[in-house]
Amino acid sequence: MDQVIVHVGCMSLKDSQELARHAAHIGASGIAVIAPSFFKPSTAEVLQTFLQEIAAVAPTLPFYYYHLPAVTGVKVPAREVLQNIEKLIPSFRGVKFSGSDLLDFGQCVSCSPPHWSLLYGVDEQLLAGLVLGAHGAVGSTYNYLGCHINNLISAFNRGDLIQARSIQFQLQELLSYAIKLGFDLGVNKQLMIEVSGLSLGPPRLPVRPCPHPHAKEIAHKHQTIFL
Ligand SMILES: CC(=O)N[C@@H]([C@@H](O)[C@H](O)[C@H](O)CO)[C@@H](O)CC(=O)C(=O)O
Repeated sequence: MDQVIVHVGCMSLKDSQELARHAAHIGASGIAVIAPSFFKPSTAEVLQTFLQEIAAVAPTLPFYYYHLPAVTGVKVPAREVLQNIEKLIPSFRGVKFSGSDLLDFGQCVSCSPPHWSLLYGVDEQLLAGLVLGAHGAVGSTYNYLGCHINNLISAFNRGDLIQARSIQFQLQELLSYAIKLGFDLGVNKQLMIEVSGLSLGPPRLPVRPCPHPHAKEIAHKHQTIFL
C-alpha cells in the first residue's frame, strides 16, 4: 500500500490527540478525523476548533475531515467546516464526504483549492459524486468491488457515461438486494470474507455477525451480477 491515512477520531479530544501523535510517529501518510458523536459539536466553529486541536499535535501530516452525518448525527454541513479551515489547520488537505447531500458536496468541491482531495463515500451514488467533481472514493464495498469501481472511474474519466452508469447500476443492484436482507456492517464484513476468501473473523460487538444464509445469498447475488 502506497498511502495509509490513519483515522484518529474519538469521542475524547485527548484520545484523538494521542492517536494523532502515534500516527505521526509511525510514519502514516495522513490522518482523518470524524466528528465526535456523543457530545456533539453544535456549530461549525466548535467542530473546527476540535479538529484544529487534533491537527496541531501532528502538524506535518496531511489532515482530512471525515464527514459521516448519518452515523455521527452531527448536522453541521461540511461546507461550513471548510470555511477558512486552512487558516486554522495549515495541513488541511481534504474531506472524506460520506453524506448523501449533494448540494453540500457540490459546495465543498466548488470552494476547494486544487491541492485538496474531495473523496466521495456513498458507494451507490459514486457516479453522481464524480460528476460533481469528486477526486476519488473511499467506501466499504470497495474492499471487495475495488476493481469494478476503478473501471467505473476510468469509464467516467474517458467520458464513457454508458459504461460508468452500467457499473454503478450493478453496484446499486447488489446493494438494494443486500439492504432487503438487512445490510449492515456485519453483513458487509461477511460479504468481504465470502468474496475475498480470506478468514477475517467475526465483527466486534455491538455489531452483530451476519446470519450465514444471508451471507451466502448475497455472495451468490454478487457472483451473478459481477462475474
Ligand atoms: C454509512 C456508511 O457506512 N457509509 C459507508 C459506505 O461505504 C456505505 O457502506 C455504502 O455506501 C453502502 O451504503 C462509508 O462511507 C463509511 C465507512 O465505510 C466507514 O467509515 O466504515
